Amino acid sequence: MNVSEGGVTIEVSETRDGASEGTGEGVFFNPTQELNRDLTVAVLDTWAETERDGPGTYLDAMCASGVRGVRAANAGWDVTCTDIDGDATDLAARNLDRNDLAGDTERTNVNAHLYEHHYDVVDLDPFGTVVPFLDAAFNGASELLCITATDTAPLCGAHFKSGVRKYGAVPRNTEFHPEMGTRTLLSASVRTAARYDVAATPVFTHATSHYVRTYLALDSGASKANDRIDQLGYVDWCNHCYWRDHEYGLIADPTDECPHCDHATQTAGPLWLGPTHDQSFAAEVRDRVTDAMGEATKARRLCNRLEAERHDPTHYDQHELYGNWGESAIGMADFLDALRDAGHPASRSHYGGTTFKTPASVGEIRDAVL
Ligand SMILES: C[S@@+](CC[C@H](N)C(=O)[O-])C[C@H]1O[C@@H](n2cnc3c(N)ncnc32)[C@H](O)[C@@H]1O
Ligand SMILES: [Zn+2]
Repeated sequence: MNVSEGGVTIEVSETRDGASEGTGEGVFFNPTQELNRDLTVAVLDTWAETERDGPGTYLDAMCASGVRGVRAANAGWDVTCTDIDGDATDLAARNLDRNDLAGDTERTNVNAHLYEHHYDVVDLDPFGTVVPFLDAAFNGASELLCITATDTAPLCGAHFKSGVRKYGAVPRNTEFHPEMGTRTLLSASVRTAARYDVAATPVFTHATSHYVRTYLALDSGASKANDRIDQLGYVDWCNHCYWRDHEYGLIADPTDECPHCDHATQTAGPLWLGPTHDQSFAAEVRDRVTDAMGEATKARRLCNRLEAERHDPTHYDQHELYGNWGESAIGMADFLDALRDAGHPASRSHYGGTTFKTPASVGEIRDAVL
């Protein structure tokens, strides 16, 4: 069957959603990732215009149907599509041809490929964890590394032991789980990059439905890599009252007892505690979302949210807090006004419709809004 999105038409053998990835016979194609792909093109356009003099080389490392590579080629990038599955690279080649676009395709294990080839931008989109591909990717990518991670259960601590094994960190299953997953992924990525004296800086990141998508700007240099390591640390969290605090450093110094309600706390980390996105970059991305994109409305809304989102290392969910207090939630606008009127900076966050960020403690929030 043929699928059209973002100005290209591609042949796909079947459509599968994220939950069924890794299963089935044909080459994988997930129509629900269109938002992810629309934003990829907008990020690539932004990168080409603000960080370099036009498009460069782009590796669609796990190309499957080649849809990402085809869309990147359509945006002017010099594209290579690789996949370990020859049916996938054959399909990607046909899909480039059918859109009259140039591009290389190669059946290969991308881990081997990335030690012998370099690209300005590398895009990783594996089934399951991205960890087995990170070392090679930081060797083969020179400017930007794009990662889609769909293994959200290990990342956010719902599959605790798997998360510990894969990410070399302790993720906790909190009520801000999409951000826990995001910061666990970023922690492992930043630490892997630093091993090669590469500083990885997230410029655009979103946790959407069942995946985390991040774009890491890459800089060479030991001291810059040290600066990124300095942005790792730990989050202490109380599952009774949702109090939380964070501390920078690789040596944990946990607060055992919640200062707000005296219950035992849990500690997660090392997590990335720095910004997960650059607000002005998010605005540039929004301005490059085009009406030809099928998910333009959602993409622009997400960028607007990111442009305004504060960088506190964790978010709260207003409904979770009110539920915990045994009170009825109020409208988000009124809620944020009450918080700001009490002197606490606050923003919405992209993690959910009732989520917000503030440096205020859970006690200060309660005093401000009840
Ligand atoms: C989730 S799919 C990619 C989807 C595609 N990027 C898209 O946007 O539709 C994962 C792909 O990774 C490929 N793959 C798995 N291990 C690989 C490896 N070591 N090297 C290259 N490709 C690999 C699989 O064959 C599969 O086609
Ligand atoms: Zn507590």
